[in-house]
Amino acid sequence: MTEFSKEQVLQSLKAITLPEGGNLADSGMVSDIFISDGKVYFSLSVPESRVEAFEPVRQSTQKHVNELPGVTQTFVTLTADKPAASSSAPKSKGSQQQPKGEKPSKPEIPGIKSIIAVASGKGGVGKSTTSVNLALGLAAEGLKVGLLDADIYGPSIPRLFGLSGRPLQGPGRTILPMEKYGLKVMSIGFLVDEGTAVIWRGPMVQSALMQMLKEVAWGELDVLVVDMPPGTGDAQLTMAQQVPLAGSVVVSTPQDLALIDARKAIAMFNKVSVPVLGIVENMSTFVCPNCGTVHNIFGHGGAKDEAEKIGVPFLGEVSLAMDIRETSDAGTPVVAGAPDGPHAQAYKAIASATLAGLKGRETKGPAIVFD
Ligand SMILES: Nc1ncnc2c1ncn2[C@@H]1O[C@H](COP(=O)(O)OP(=O)(O)OP(=O)(O)O)[C@@H](O)[C@H]1O
Repeated sequence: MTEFSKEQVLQSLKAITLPEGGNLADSGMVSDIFISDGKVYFSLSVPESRVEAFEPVRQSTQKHVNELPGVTQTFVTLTADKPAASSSAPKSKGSQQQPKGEKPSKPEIPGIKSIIAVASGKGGVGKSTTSVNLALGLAAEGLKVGLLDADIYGPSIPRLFGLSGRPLQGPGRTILPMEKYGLKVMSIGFLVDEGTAVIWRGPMVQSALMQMLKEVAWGELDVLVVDMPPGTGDAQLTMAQQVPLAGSVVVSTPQDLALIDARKAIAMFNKVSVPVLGIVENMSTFVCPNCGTVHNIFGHGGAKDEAEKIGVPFLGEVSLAMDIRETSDAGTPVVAGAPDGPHAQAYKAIASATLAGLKGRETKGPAIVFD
């Protein structure tokens, strides 16, 4: 078990001197320190204008803690102390306007061309299943694809890929992603024991996510698909705001309730000026495995109608099918296990539509968003 305590880690930070004098331990910048399995996670809260100046402090802090006896890995991130949705600007119409051609101020992740978030307004609609099969569909288009499971509260990618164990350490204290079905895969589920993640606090969640983006040796990727936590709360909003997203995909079932939630997810991305590439309707119809009859048990077409109404692209639909569930549960997503079957075709069509949306955005520049 761990032979060092939070207090020891904090005390050791007295050795880190700040640019303006004083030491880090007494600065009040250090968040709660979280220790799991020899790994240490914490963030340093700095004024937004000082983020760049504090990067060397972050690096030396990380190195310093890494050298403490018993520490196997350290994750230190900088968090700019700024509430999720622009606290100073009034939330009036047009307050999130982003001038055409101006890049979002979020730093890009070197080597990763585009990051796409897969989100849902509520849990259990098939967001993770969609993320996995979308990522595989993009890889089938010949792209270099990574998959990041940011569903800190319930990471399911390890199960969906049949992956377990700890990732290996890469050069320069980076973490090597796992690889399966041609994808590079990283999940918080690989780093902490099952059940640990649920006790994480907000800043820790952000730290872990940013570490997984920046300190995993992703290499060159055309697309990184991020499986977001379900819902539209503060954690999701902050993630959508902090990660340099090229676009988002919102998954919904056709039921009214899920569509209301999907609308909330779309509003969330609009708020932080992330383009919504489109909606996926999951469990759109039920195809009876015995007789092949198609049943519209959830009121098929709801998401498509909704997408048209709110002017968001409709990326496609996926049936409720036992083989999608069974293959996922067995660690072989349907696009990998039955790439020529009807469900894989549906996911591949969604991947093509997503890619087309992404390319359209690239050439047009960021959208001007009014919320
Ligand atoms: N099209 C589908 N047909 C049949 N089963 C599906 C389909 N999509 C997802 N499922 C199943 O529904 C369950 C929930 O799916 P999944 O974990 O992808 O949802 P989620 O939205 O990511 O959930 P959570 O928000 O709880 O993480 C899983 O058992 C999955 O296998």
